[in-house]
Amino acid sequence: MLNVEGLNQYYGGSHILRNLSFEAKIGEVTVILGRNGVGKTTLLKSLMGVVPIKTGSIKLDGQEMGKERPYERVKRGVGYVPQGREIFGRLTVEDNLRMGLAYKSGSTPIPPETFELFPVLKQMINRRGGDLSGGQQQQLAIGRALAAGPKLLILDEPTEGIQPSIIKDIGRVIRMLADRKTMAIVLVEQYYDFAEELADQYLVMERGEIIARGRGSEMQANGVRELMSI
Ligand SMILES: Nc1ncnc2c1ncn2[C@@H]1O[C@H](COP(=O)(O)OP(=O)(O)OP(=O)(O)O)[C@@H](O)[C@H]1O
Repeated sequence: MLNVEGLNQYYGGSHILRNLSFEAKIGEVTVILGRNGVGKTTLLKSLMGVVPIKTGSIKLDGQEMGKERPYERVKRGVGYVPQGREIFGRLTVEDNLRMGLAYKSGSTPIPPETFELFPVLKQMINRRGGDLSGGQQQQLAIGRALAAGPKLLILDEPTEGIQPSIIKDIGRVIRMLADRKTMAIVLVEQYYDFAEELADQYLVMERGEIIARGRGSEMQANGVRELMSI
């Protein structure tokens, strides 16, 4: 579904992503782990087209999208939940969700399922995004990314700064979305237990390279937790 081949990315003279290759399959959660500054966010931004790639290929359903602009990738079916959520604090919850539908016709409704997945968004529909708690904002950011019905959902550290009960809710939603087998999910995460619970496949990054990979069920046996704490 998502095929990344030989991806290289630079900030000025710094070589940030080094020849990355991996596949993310439909119905699976692909977890990307690694310590601060190894290039995880840069990888997701490259997948989304927020930063241009230098060389390499990014294919969705066999079609190259590595040179496309972010909005074109959204149209193709990529949903993005950025680090820090980036919701619009002055807009209402409803308008934030509508942002996820921006490229569709004005009459396209917010999918009712959004409120089944995240009932709190229904309760808060007329509140401003900035009035929501961190966890509620994260749910809003995921709802916004899901609004257009993506085939690939990319999440950048959705547990960051969020209380445990909401982390559980978010984990349940991610698992449920993967199990429907309609989308591939790529999740960057530093919270090891959350990552291990959700991973069908894992990749560990170190200084812009993938240094370990395998099936989620093998993470413990392969010492991934220890790898993260070295
Ligand atoms: N806009 C930028 N310009 C120059 N260097 C950058 C820029 N953004 C990130 N970097 C550098 O690129 C490297 C990778 O950063 P990146 O944010 O992708 O790492 P990360 O693994 O996501 O870390 P974190 O978990 O802290 O978000 C770091 O050395 C960082 O300092």
